[in-house]
Amino acid sequence: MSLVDFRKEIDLIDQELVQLLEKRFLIVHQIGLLKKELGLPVFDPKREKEVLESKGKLITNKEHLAYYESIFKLIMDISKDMEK
Ligand SMILES: C=C(O[C@@H]1C=C(C(=O)O)C=C[C@H]1O)C(=O)O
Repeated sequence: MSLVDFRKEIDLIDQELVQLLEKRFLIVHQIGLLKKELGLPVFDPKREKEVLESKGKLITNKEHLAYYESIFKLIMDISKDMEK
């Protein structure tokens, strides 16, 4: 495959990522409103640990685990910001 072909594939994957992130952030916003209503804190360390562990199990190439963890930590940090 050529560089152009590979980049076309990446563009399609990125498009899906954006759509999925938009979906996630919409739900995060709802969670933020609910937490405000219930007087719950934005940060839930137990849940974040569960998110990281469950996603860790899905990763086929365990050598990439640290990269996924960084990505999910960043997504969760941004999510917490969006909840505020
Ligand atoms: C979205 C939530 O709020 C925060 C963000 C999380 C996330 O992005 O997955 C998880 C836990 C919380 O720290 C939640 O509590 O589910």
